[in-house]
Amino acid sequence: MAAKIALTLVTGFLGAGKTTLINRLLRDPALSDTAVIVNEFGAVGIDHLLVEEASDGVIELSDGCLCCTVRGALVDTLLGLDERLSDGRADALKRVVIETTGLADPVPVLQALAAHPALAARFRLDGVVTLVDAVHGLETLKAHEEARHQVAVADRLLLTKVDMADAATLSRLKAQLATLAPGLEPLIAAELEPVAVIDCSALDIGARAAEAMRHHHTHEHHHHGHDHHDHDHDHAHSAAFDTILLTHDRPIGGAALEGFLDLLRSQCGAQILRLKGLVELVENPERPLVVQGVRQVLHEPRWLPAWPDETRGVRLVIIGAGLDETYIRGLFSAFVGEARVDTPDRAALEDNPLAIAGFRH
Ligand SMILES: Nc1nc2c(ncn2[C@@H]2O[C@H](COP(=O)(O)OP(=O)(O)OP(=O)(O)O)[C@@H](O)[C@H]2O)c(=O)[nH]1
Repeated sequence: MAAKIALTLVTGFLGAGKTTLINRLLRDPALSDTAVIVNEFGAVGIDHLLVEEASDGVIELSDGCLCCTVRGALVDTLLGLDERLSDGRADALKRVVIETTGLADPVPVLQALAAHPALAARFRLDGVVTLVDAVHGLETLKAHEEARHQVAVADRLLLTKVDMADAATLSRLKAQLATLAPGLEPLIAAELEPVAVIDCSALDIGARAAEAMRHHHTHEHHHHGHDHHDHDHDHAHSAAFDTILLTHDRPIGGAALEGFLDLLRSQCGAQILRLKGLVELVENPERPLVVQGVRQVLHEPRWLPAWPDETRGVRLVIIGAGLDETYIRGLFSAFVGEARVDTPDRAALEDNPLAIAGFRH
């Protein structure tokens, strides 16, 4: 079977520089096997006029915002693309880049992409590239939850308009980004080769996980008692998301992984913005399994050809708002077989996860 087509979501608030980036991608000969789907908002398709070479490989989705009304249209477009590929009516594609509207929350878009079985069979999520305007970014992040979600779920953070921002604003913005997406180093969009922007998901997981853990230790006090519900936009820390890193230094069985992910999704799915990880499975320890999820849905796991570094075992990063860390850590321990005082074992959890008194608090 043909290799799956990689999907990259390009997000960023209004005016962040998405179209500028996409134009650079389209001009790069190294990306001639890439199609771009542009989602325009409103009746007038301004975006597609701005995307140069629009006739080749640019597909428009109009009349609505990708995260609301056009999710179905996106799914249909991707399926249509796949049909044309199967018929031999389109050249073989390696990648699809989807530009969301500035107001789009990427979380429901990722959900829609993951939840469709036919899409999952032909496409794989590469990752989320989020652009942040260095001049207006701070203001935007403070005012709009969608913008904070865009940063929290990013695999790549790209700063635009750095040439227009003063040093103080830039360093305040970087501090805010480090709170929203710990461990994710923001890169300067203008300095990158377009090809470096994509293919971003799997290899960064290890680095991000390690950084998230360091951040967690340094900022541990922030995780106690702050308002997880994120209503108070004036308070800097209220904008933070929870990042939980789960590690295990040995391979785990496929059934244990499945059991853990099933319970995690059913119990905590509403709070999970994104879940990513590399897993060493007992059944195939030579290759890492990449796991990605959003809310209650999992993207189809896939095998990487080789381990990116020396680290083996399990590294899972869970990003969310209002996550119950004690519960999640207890659940993970139960499935990977680490006995912990006062937590039920895996057999009890699988029998009836809800009936265990005192476990879910
Ligand atoms: N100086 C400077 N200007 C930039 C940079 N990136 C983008 N711009 C400018 O910012 C403006 C908005 O850029 P777009 O690429 O249209 O932004 P967008 O995210 O597609 O905007 P929407 O479609 O409204 O969401 C344009 O005038 C760009 O030329 C940058 O790195 N530096």
